[in-house]
Amino acid sequence: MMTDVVESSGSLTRPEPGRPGPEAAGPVDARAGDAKPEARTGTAEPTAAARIVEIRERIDEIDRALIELWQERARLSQEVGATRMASGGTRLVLAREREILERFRAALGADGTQLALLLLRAGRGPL
Ligand SMILES: O=C(O)C(=O)C[C@]1(C(=O)O)C=C[C@@H](O)C=C1
Repeated sequence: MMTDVVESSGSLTRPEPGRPGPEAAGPVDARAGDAKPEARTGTAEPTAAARIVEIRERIDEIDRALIELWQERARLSQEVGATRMASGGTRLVLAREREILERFRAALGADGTQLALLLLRAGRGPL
């Protein structure tokens, strides 16, 4: 499942809410105690392992940017809703939501629709 975290040992871990996960131990690759060299990257081949580490740096940058953009979008969406309601308007504009859903579906397919539904909910709350 998408929300499961598969550790290199193969065990599934999901920290309880409010409790720090394994990343709280510090920078991932600086963590002591990993018995095998392939424990972090999933391969023992040094060239492949180095490339994986490099690619992961960019993946982590992208994830940070996505999180920031997600949060900014939610704030802006809340501001639009509050502005509209304070002026006597509606909480939602469904035609606009349909436009956004179609944009994400056209670009990303069915997963895009699901993503757009989550984005909209993050801003205006559940329907
Ligand atoms: O664009 C608006 O009018 C908004 O209120 C923002 C937003 C959105 O998150 O994109 C949220 C609720 C509306 O029903 C439509 C769109």
